[in-house]
Amino acid sequence: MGIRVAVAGASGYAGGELLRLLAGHPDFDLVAATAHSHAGQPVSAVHPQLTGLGLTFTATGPAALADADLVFLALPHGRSAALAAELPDSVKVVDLGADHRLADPDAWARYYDGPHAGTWTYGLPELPGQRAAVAAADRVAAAGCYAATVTLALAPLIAAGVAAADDVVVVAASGTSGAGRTAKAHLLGSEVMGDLSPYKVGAHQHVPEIKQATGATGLSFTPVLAPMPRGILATVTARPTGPVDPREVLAAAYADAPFVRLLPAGQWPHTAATLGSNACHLQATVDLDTGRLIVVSALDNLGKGAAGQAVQCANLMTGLPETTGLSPYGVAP
Ligand SMILES: NC(=O)C1=CN([C@@H]2O[C@H](COP(=O)(O)OP(=O)(O)OC[C@H]3O[C@@H](n4cnc5c(N)ncnc54)[C@H](OP(=O)(O)O)[C@@H]3O)[C@@H](O)[C@H]2O)C=CC1
Ligand SMILES: CC(=O)N[C@@H](CCC(=O)OP(=O)(O)O)C(=O)O
Repeated sequence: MGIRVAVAGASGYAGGELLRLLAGHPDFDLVAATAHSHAGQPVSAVHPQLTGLGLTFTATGPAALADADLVFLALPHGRSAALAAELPDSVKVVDLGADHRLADPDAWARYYDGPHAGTWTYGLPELPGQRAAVAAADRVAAAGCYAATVTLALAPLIAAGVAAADDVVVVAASGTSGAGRTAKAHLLGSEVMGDLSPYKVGAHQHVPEIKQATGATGLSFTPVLAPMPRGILATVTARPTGPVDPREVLAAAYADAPFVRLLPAGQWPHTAATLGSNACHLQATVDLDTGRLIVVSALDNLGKGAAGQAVQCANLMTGLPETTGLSPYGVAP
């Protein structure tokens, strides 16, 4: 018998990717998959890519999760905190949502609705000291998708003192699955196909999360909706504090990180190369014209940006090697 795990919100995009990863995980036994409006339906009716899994969605609530040693929450903001509060302390929890990521209640109030639910251990194991912190935690708030993409690119440069913390500019494009599975007019194929559109300009909710995780004090972030189902590509630029090769800093920071890959010089990250994987690809250079540091970062928002990240954290929390059941290799073309 392995470690018993359950997914709440398994009918969503992040939940579906969790089910796929857990079905191939050698040490986790999936004992429950819950849903809201889809409760009672077979998993394969919502996720045809999981045909043969043989599970039916039960209604989300503490009773449906009672047999699990560890619960993944892939629920809308606000719902995670409410459900987590009803789970016994003996159950380990990984929340894929934002409810418990921010330490500063004022930052929470500025970007989210509802009361601040308190802070859990931040689930991005590649940050200094965070692998051990996650391994010791019973409650982990996995990093957000854009936040993971940007933080992996930026944190080592600020930590090493080679990038000015007060002058960071990020433009990042995301596939539409980042917005979840709920039907919305601006996510219709006829709206998205053939289009690139900025949104939440100057006001995205991942700004405080990225600042908290990287130590950045001034961050301008522009997200862009891209006509593809999944993937995030972030271009991060920062003012250097002196002459530096950013590649050397990133190579040192991630020498022992199994999922963060600094690409060979001259090769640039692109989303398709990370799809289906738990990898984050990085490349860096110094801008010939302005001298700014440029780091480009790509990952799968449903992989290292959500479900893969959550499984990596769960592995650590249960004493398993962090790579168990996860692949750094993508699906291409
Ligand atoms: N998509 C992504 O790339 C990423 C998502 N996340 C986070 O993961 C979480 C899930 O996101 P995502 O999968 O995209 O969202 P989806 O909209 O695709 O799925 C939401 C899930 O929550 C359920 N649900 C909806 N309303 C309620 C409710 N009132 N009470 C209980 N359950 C409800 C849905 O059930 P049903 O369908 O049956 O109604 C579904 O299972 C969010 O917190 C999101 O921020 C984090 C990183 C990346
Ligand atoms: C394309 C798109 O709309 N993306 C969403 C990503 C939100 C998300 O997934 O939230 P967390 O990662 O914080 O859980 C957005 O920009 O709000």
